[in-house]
Amino acid sequence: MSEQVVSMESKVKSQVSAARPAAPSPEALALQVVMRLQSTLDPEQVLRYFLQEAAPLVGLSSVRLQSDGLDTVLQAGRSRRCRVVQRLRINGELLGELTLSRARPWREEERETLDQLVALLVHPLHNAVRFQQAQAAARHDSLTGLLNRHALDQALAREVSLAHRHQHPLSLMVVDLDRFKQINDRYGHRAGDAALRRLADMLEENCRGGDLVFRYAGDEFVVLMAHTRASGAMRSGERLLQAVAEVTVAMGEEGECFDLRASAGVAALAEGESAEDLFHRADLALLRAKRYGRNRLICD
Ligand SMILES: Nc1nc2c(ncn2[C@@H]2O[C@H](COP(=O)(O)OP(=O)(O)OP(=O)(O)O)[C@@H](O)[C@H]2O)c(=O)[nH]1
Repeated sequence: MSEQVVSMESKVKSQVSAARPAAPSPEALALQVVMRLQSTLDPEQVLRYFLQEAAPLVGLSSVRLQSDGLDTVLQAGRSRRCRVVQRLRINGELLGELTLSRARPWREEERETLDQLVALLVHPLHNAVRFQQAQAAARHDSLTGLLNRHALDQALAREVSLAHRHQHPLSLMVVDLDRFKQINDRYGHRAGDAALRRLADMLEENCRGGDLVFRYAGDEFVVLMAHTRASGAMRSGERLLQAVAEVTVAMGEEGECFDLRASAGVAALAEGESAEDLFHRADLALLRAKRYGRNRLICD
């Protein structure tokens, strides 16, 4: 941080004094900017703070970040005509592309000040993007990319509470591959992993926009269906099991194939029921489906 602070040179000083007659020294100002940018680990908030600090110094109207590390493009402020695009790098790694805009064309000395300000932004923004990525990774299953059990616990508690408060229907389906252990034992774990990924894709393709799909554990998956009664959840489950039964996965050098099959249990939220009890009922329905011969769907 001290290098960045020292790098805020006389150009900042003259512009600061023009913009704010009683402004602090450039070093103090740089320190203030860095401390503000470092006070949050939300990338969007970092951009907002940056805009607030840079607006009085260089008339900045907007700042936008496009980064492969983030799901969405982040923006603070309103885009204007005169844009500057900067590729942000940190230790040789590309963090993203920053677009800075304002209404008036940029003069050379203002561009220099802007560059110095952007240099103060890079590290706090990098920390915030990495933190956001770590948080997302903690909520996802690395094999299938689906939300994981930790995310399910949070989503289920939230959806149950919303459904009770607004008296909306809510259904939950637990899906489990049939005789999955045999796939692993016969064709190896790579084939097993491929089968799990295939089922994950099918679950996502099969569900509606508002449904949430999770990998709960091993070969067990959960679909949380807000605003859905048991009848709707059953229709969705039947479609899914039928689609799964049509899948043949080719494996091995001899092109051996195996058929996928799955079983599922469905339960709809009862009045006053807890998240744990709803899950338990759907899980018991799944156990019954297994006991009655697999490749079937049972509603509690
Ligand atoms: N390839 C692979 N296998 C896994 C993974 N996680 C769990 N498993 C395996 O999943 C299998 C689950 O076996 P079981 O619980 O007996 O279930 P099943 O063979 O599908 O039997 P039923 O559900 O009764 O039809 C075990 O062999 C686990 O080792 C994973 O990430 N990848």
